[in-house]
Amino acid sequence: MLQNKANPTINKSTGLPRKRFYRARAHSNPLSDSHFPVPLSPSHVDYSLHYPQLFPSSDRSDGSKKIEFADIGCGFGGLLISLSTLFPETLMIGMELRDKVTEYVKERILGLRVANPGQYQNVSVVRTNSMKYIPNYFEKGQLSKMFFLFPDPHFKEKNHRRRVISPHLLDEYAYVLKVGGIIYTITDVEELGEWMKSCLQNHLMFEPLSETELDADPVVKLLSTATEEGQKVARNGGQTFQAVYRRIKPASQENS
Ligand SMILES: C[S@@+](CC[C@H](N)C(=O)[O-])C[C@H]1O[C@@H](n2cnc3c(N)ncnc32)[C@H](O)[C@@H]1O
Repeated sequence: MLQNKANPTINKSTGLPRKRFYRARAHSNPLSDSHFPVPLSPSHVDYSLHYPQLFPSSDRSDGSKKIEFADIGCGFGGLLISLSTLFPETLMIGMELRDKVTEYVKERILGLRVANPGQYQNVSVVRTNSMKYIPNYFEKGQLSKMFFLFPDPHFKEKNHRRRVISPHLLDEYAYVLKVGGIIYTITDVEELGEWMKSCLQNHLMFEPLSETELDADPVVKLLSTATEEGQKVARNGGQTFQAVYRRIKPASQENS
């Protein structure tokens, strides 16, 4: 375990996992998996049983407080780590398809908790296919923030259906986001940036944040550099394209 000095996967001085032991294929096909157990739908979940597993050291692990932030395709977890201390009272979860990468994030969070008692209690990660199971994890209107940072681009047109932002998936995200909740997206692939922006722009339940709102939001400042992918893009001097949209109640539903 983390404290075991003989464990070569853990950096002895920092207590954090060494990334080279958690390498995984760069891309997975999110449409071809058949090996995930189907999570229970929220209406059947006993939060008092599940939350202690996700947030074992949190004083809110009894399920009385629900997860509010979801980082979709969280990769090695850099954003979650930054958000965890920026929003210490908010429960947040990373959803990641690749098993070794998920294990890395679990070990990373655990190592940080051990090194900084009292911190990082509010963050967790699950291995899952978010494209299939988002509505099984969250209730209607549960989330206040969803993150899609540097998602896999799936360049070929025939593979666009593997993208984590699409008109159909936005219906699901609109369902689990509360009115006023925010979707943050960023990529270094211009065509994907345009795709995500146009999906959001054309969806009835989302509107863009104004420049003033973007400037005032501390989370926006994290988007380009908090994650491992973002840091790689920044090191290489790459350009980034972001789209940040708010979940709204469409005018047609104003009175309902
Ligand atoms: C290019 S990486 C970016 C990771 C991280 N957001 C970052 O900025 O460093 C995209 C990540 O999304 C994950 N992913 C792709 N499709 C997914 C899905 N359907 N459900 C969960 N994770 C997924 C991949 O395994 C990969 O770790």
